[in-house]
Parts: sequence; structure tokens; C-alpha cells
Amino acid sequence: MSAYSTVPVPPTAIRFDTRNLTLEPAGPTLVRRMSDLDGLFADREAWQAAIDDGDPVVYTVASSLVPETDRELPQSITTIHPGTTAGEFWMTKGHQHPEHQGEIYLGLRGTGGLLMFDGTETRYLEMTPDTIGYIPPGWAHRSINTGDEPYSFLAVYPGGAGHDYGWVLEHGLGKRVYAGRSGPDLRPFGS
Ligand SMILES: O=P(O)(O)OC[C@H]1O[C@](O)(CO)[C@@H](O)[C@@H]1O
Repeated sequence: MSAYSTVPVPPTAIRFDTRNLTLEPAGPTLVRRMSDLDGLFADREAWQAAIDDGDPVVYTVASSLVPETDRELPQSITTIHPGTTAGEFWMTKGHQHPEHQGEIYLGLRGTGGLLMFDGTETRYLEMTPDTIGYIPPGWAHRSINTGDEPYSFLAVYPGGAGHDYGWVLEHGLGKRVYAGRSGPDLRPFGS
């Protein structure tokens, strides 16, 4: 038997409840409030006002029991609540994987966007239920709820990839996504 086949999770059936959008056996659930998104929305005053007004939950990430460790393949369901901050759609913090590795997202419910940036080029994918968004190695990524109901998607990613949030704070993601008259309005990051 390979040394890798014994740690840390044995072959396991993970139940994906498509109605309640849960994974069982469940791992930790991460809750990100507005105050966790410091420095990410263009309008800092509007961001602070939302915190003062109750610090709403912007998104949750519910993981299965597979851990974020090297060679493992964790899964999680992210749900971003609908909302805007000074017109900018609510979104995940966004990160780069320090160990450049790919990742897939499967749209489950609601409508969203997958914004990717490689340091030069920006790509934006519309995400609806049954769309698989592919994030190639080396592309920082952020998800955005572009609808008026919660947007949920399943992520599957290499457990050793890591999350670099500083890179996104420093470089942005090339664009910002605002609520336009007829859908998402992508504006240059620095505008
Ligand atoms: O790490 P962030 O940018 O807060 O966003 C969370 C997202 O990242 C992941 O943890 C994995 O890339 C997803 O499960 C989740 O959608």
C-alpha cells in the first residue's frame, strides 16, 4: 500500500445534498462578514457604513471533511448573499494560490461571475447552475453574486495550493464588477 493511501481521509462517500446545498460528512464552515473584506470595495465609506449598520454576512464557505493539506482534494460550497456596496456587487475576497495550481467551480444556484487575473490580463466568466468555471494555475480569482438571490457554487481544489490574499490587495483583479442597467458592468480596477 502506498504511504499516501492511508492519510488522512480514507476512501469516503461524501453526500451532496442538492436541496440544502450541504456536504456530509461536513468540515468547517467559514463565515465572512463585511468587516472581513477590508480594502476590497472601491468605496471605503460605503463599506464602513455597511459594517456600522450591522456588519452583514457577505458569504459562507461550507467544506467537506477533506482537509486543506498537500495532495488532498478538498471541496466546499460557497454561498454569496445578494447585495451591493456603492453599486459594487458583493463578492469573495479573492486570492491567488501561492503554489500555482488549477481549480474548478460548478455553479449550483443563482447567478454569478468568476473574475480571474494573471497580473496582466483579466477574464470574466458568467456562472449559472451547471456551468463549470475552470481557473488555470497562476490566475488569481474572485466570485461575485450578480443576481438578487444567493449565488452558490461547488469548488474543488488542490489542498496544498494555499490562499494568498495580499497579492489581490496589492494587484487587484484587473476589474471591478458593478450592477449595471442590464447586467454586470465591468470597470477598470483603478477607476
Ligand atoms: O478564499 P476567499 O477568497 O475568501 O473565497 C473563498 C473561496 O475560495 C475557496 O476556498 C477555494 O478557492 C472556495 O471554496 C471559496 O469559494
